[in-house]
Amino acid sequence: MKTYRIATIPGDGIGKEVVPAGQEVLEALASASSTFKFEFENFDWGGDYFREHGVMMPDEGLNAIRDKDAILFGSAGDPHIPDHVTLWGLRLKICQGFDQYANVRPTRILPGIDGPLKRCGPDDLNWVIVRENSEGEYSGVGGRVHQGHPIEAATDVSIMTRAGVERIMRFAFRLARSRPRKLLTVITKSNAQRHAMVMWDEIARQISKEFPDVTWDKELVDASTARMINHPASLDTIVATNLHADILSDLAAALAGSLGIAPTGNIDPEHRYPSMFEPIHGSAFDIMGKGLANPVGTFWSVVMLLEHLGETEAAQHVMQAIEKVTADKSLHTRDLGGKATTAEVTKAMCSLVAAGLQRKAA
Ligand SMILES: NC(=O)c1ccc[n+]([C@@H]2O[C@H](COP(=O)([O-])OP(=O)(O)OC[C@H]3O[C@@H](n4cnc5c(N)ncnc54)[C@H](O)[C@@H]3O)[C@@H](O)[C@H]2O)c1
Ligand SMILES: O=C(O)C[C@@H](O)C(=O)O
Ligand SMILES: [K+]
Ligand SMILES: [Mn+2]
Repeated sequence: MKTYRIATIPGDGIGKEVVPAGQEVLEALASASSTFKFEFENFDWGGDYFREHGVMMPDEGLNAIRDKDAILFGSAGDPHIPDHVTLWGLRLKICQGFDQYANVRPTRILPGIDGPLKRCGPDDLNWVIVRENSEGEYSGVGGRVHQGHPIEAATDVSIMTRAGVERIMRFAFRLARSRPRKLLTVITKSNAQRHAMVMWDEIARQISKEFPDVTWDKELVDASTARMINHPASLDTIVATNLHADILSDLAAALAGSLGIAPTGNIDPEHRYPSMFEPIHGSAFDIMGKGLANPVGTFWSVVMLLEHLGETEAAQHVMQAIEKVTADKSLHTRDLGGKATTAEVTKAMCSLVAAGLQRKAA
């Protein structure tokens, strides 16, 4: 029996509701499996930890999770602490500390979900956005001078490195090649940003030569928002910078029905460090503590976690259970127009996951 060591970091807001829900699903899965189990360790990092210790996670915190097989994360963001303090102190500290440079964000319209686009059938929207997750607009380089004076100035410098762009392009082309349509769209803004984004485009062209079987095109980020809405079926795999992909992936999730269903993996493709899985949404201050959070984005992140561990069959089981849950409108949370609570969806999900595996074993 294999044991996977998983760190759970709920963080803040609805992260504290959806991560325990995700853990319950993994436990239901393990209780029905004869080949693997999980050993969870929970870390209480986030806003409450900050109030007590003055930091979102301990300075040496990465060492406590370095040996885990994977991390299940909720959200960093507290209504009483500045957003840049919470984000940099927790999510970015882990993503950048473990060089999880590929952020993978699949989106599709799940069964039973009514997307907002009237001309978009369920098969027309099936995308994976690859977000550069280690540099660019999130390099953290910059500063402020003359603070509080009329001549105050501030900079956030976007840094792109050739190595950083090459590795994310290679990852995106490889992912595109693994999908049936073998289609990649490279998002850019090289008309306005005339240095780094021009290099980004040049490197895309260079790496494309290694993947002659992948069809690729280039789209300016502003135009790509219109294309996502008007011609969703023309897209498949998409690669974009850290900030562009952050924005496009919230749009993608909304077009697929809700921010609450979209998953992500912060992946170290070289497996030097643990990878981290989380829903793409944040702390959702407006609904936290009310049992209204849609846990589906976390369940789908659990699927990505299982895939990363190599538990392909288990991942498929969990995905099938998710599709059964979304197909049943009585299990839709408020963001999907329903009345179900986080706990109700989780309970239904756990019975489906356990039942599915038992049938398989019988
Ligand atoms: N990965 C992360 O840690 C992460 C991601 C996004 C935002 N944040 C942080 O979270 C805080 C709030 O950010 P925001 O309001 O821009 O984005 P958000 O994703 O928290 O919420 C945006 C809207 O979507 C709704 N929503 C999000 N997830 C939902 C779910 N699972 N079920 C139902 N509704 C859901 C919210 O209620 C809200 O109306 C900020 O501090 C931000 O920095 C953190
Ligand atoms: O951009 C971030 O890192 C925070 C959040 O918006 C996310 O998508 O993870
Ligand atoms: K999150
Ligand atoms: Mn985001």
